[in-house]
Amino acid sequence: MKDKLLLDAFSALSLGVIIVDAQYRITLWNDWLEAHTGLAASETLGEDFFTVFPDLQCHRVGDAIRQAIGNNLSALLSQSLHRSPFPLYAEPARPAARLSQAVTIVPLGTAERFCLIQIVDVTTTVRRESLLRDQAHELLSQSLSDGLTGVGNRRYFDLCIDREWRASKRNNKSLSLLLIDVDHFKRYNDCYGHQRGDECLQQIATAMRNALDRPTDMLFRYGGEEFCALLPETHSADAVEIAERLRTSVQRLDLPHINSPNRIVSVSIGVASHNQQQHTEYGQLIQSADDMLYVAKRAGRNKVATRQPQLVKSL
Ligand SMILES: Nc1nc2c(ncn2[C@@H]2O[C@H](COP(=O)(O)OP(=O)(O)OP(=O)(O)O)[C@@H](O)[C@H]2O)c(=O)[nH]1
Repeated sequence: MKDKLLLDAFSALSLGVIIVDAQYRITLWNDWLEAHTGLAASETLGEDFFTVFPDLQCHRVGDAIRQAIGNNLSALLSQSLHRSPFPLYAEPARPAARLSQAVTIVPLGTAERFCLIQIVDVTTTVRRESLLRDQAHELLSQSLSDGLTGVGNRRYFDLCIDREWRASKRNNKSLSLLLIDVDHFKRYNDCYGHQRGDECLQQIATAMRNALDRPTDMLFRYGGEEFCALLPETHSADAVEIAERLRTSVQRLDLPHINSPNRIVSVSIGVASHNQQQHTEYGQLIQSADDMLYVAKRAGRNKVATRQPQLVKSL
């Protein structure tokens, strides 16, 4: 009566239960396994475990079973490393993706050693975790990117400059910053309307992003019609070259701006570089770039300006 009750309980469990003996013969196989492998107990009882599951012979599951029987050791197989060791399906008649599984392997008995294998279906949990991870990733990237242009936003810039500043100090490497401002953009909006102004900012951002070719170089919208580029491990001369590339990428868009002296949309760029001891905090680097942006504007716009050496470049 007690044995019958126990077997009924094994059958009713919503997890897979297998017991193998010291010769690796299957001595218990519950209904849940039949439902998810398509193999009935009558086909597996008394069979060699590794004949039923040949792929598990050289798998962590096989090792764990041998350890349980040979050395009385338990094992919990990590879901992230061994997601679906057993060929288990929601509907074995129409096998699609394997169920995600959490597998526990425990030695049983003393004089005669057995091994209990428990398999829990964690597909829903794994799917939910992956969905939550994707959503968290999406939310994070939304909260760090600018909605209009898709480049990093001001918040992301604040995080990145702090991180890159520390890295440049730690590794004794240079760090350059470009502050980029669209020329006469108020007039552009006044002439073509705010909607066209938005489209213009999008085109400028795309052009400049494409002009940055090092994966570590980053472009941000600093605010309004102002962008900035953070260039790790880049010294002054290279930064000026990159700034020139950004300036010409906008010029090449050839976007008409009839209320600008050049008749096309252009940007002015201030360049500042930190090499070892020049600045004590990154606020000073931003201030230097801003000062140079002012110089570029004063020099007639559509220009790149930097302090070292005194330089204003333009078309
Ligand atoms: N369409 C659009 N315009 C913006 C946006 N953000 C800021 N602006 C406009 O950009 C203009 C910036 O004007 P100013 O700061 O006077 O500078 P400017 O006209 O570009 O002149 P200079 O910088 O001296 O060349 C303002 O008219 C803002 O309204 C935006 O997201 N979309």
